[in-house]
Amino acid sequence: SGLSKEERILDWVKQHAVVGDPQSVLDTIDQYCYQKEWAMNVGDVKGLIVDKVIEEVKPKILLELGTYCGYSAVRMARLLPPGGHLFSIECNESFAAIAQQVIEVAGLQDKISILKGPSQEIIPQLKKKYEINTVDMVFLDHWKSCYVPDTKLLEESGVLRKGSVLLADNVICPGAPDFLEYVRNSQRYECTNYPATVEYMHMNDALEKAVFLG
Ligand SMILES: O=C(NCCCOCn1ccc2cnccc21)c1cc(-c2ccc(F)cc2)cc(O)c1O
Ligand SMILES: [Mg+2]
Repeated sequence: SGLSKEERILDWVKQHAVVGDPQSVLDTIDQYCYQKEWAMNVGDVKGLIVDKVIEEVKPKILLELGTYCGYSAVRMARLLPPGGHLFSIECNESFAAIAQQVIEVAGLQDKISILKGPSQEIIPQLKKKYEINTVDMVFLDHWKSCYVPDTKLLEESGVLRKGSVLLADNVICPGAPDFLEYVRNSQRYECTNYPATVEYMHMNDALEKAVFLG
């Protein structure tokens, strides 16, 4: 009974963030998760690494696997160039509904589309149903066991182009060892590891960047 943790986060954002100010939405969620309840947003420490990769890649078409409360969607979309768009896939209906509202507080609803459903179903639809040709960058942050099958699906669906950048959260904790093995042993990816910490904690984690070579 009562509100879910995600609903409590949304209420905190509605009460404390500045409408139309994405940075204040990020700061408000980080403050809540440091002071009140842990939640699996990419967070401020790994978020700075995500910011740097976005500023380097300057993606126009971004795909995110795992929306959750919309923190990383706001984080990335706030840095998109004019005309840039983020498509974020979320299988959990209540998370998607909360994320939509967080994104609206940030004022980024025109730059972000939440696609509801399992990635395995949606990825094959990206070209025809969502009129996506290829994506410039993919942020992987959903079930860690899905990183490898979905990377293969992205390759097979023709959604990746030479230079498309995969950026994967949590490759250390909870861990995605098969993903690290897959991209690091493949001739088709150029990999970089970014050591960091688990959001709002002192445990080790890392992001892995894997550039598709075509
Ligand atoms: O579990 C995590 N994320 C995944 C959410 C479900 O995603 C499911 N999901 C979302 C779209 C989607 C589309 N298709 C299929 C599944 C799909 C996750 C977990 C931790 C974590 C770290 C330490 C702990 F002690 C405990 C947990 C940290 C993170 O940063 C995470 O991202
Ligand atoms: Mg994560």
